[in-house]
Amino acid sequence: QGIWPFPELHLAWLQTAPGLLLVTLLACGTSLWLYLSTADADITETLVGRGELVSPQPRVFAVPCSEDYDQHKRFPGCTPQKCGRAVTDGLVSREEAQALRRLAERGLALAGSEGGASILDLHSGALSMGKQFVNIYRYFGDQIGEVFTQEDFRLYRDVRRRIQDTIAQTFGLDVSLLFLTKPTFFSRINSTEAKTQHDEYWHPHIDKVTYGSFDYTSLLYLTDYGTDFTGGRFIFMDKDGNRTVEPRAGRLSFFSSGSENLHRVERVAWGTRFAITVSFTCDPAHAIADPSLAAV
Ligand SMILES: O=C(O)CCC(=O)C(=O)O
Ligand SMILES: [Fe+2]
Repeated sequence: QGIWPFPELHLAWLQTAPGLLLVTLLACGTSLWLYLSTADADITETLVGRGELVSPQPRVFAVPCSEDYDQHKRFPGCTPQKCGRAVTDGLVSREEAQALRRLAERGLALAGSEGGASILDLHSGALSMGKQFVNIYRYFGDQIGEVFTQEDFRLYRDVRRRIQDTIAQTFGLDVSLLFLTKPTFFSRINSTEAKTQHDEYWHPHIDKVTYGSFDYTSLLYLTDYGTDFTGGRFIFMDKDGNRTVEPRAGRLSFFSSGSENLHRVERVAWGTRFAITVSFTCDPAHAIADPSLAAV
């Protein structure tokens, strides 16, 4: 008498040849299903893999511009005329990425989404909390000065300036005509089931359509694909197939924000993925300021 509740069922048949075959098939089928349900099988090309180091110059992939920019006011010297994507590992060090990740961890520890995707926006103060958002500057008041240091904000501002310079250089823009815009935010993604639409980060989208003011999007990764998390690759969805960028701490990926760069994030299967979306506009009416602790 064990815990098996059906004494009349004997498992001896499993040790026969057809039984072993069936068990093997079931095991293979389960593994295949697990693999297919967590990984995207439709990757046609990896633009930059996790083990590569692209430095000092960005690796640039040109893409013809979409017509999206025609539907908006044009700003000569800034509005994309050359479109494309680029990746560099030479702009932000692993140590800086680590410091930014710690900053995000401390901020997100104050609350966080119930589902798998949380954001922290130091500009507006928006922080995921349960199924909603709070304003950290209002909600936590002076205590915020105990969570973030002046040094955190200095690093954040410095990194965003370097990103802006690199985008201007790569796309041949006048850097003074390019402005930081909203939303610019930290994201933390894990494999927890989505509880609201805000947690559904994996949908294909066009940043210029989703966010309106974006002309150039940049993504600074703060953790490593493959060791800190699995899944979570960035995927450009081109007509002739998918092209991916594998996140790596300190890796900057940037691209023109129109429909020439339709993209999505593969679902995170395991672990935690940290990134910052840093967005830029050519329209000074949509410019936002750097965050600072002095404003608290
Ligand atoms: O985190 C990423 O790799 C992409 C995020 C994204 O697509 C966005 O913030 O619009
Ligand atoms: Fe996006």
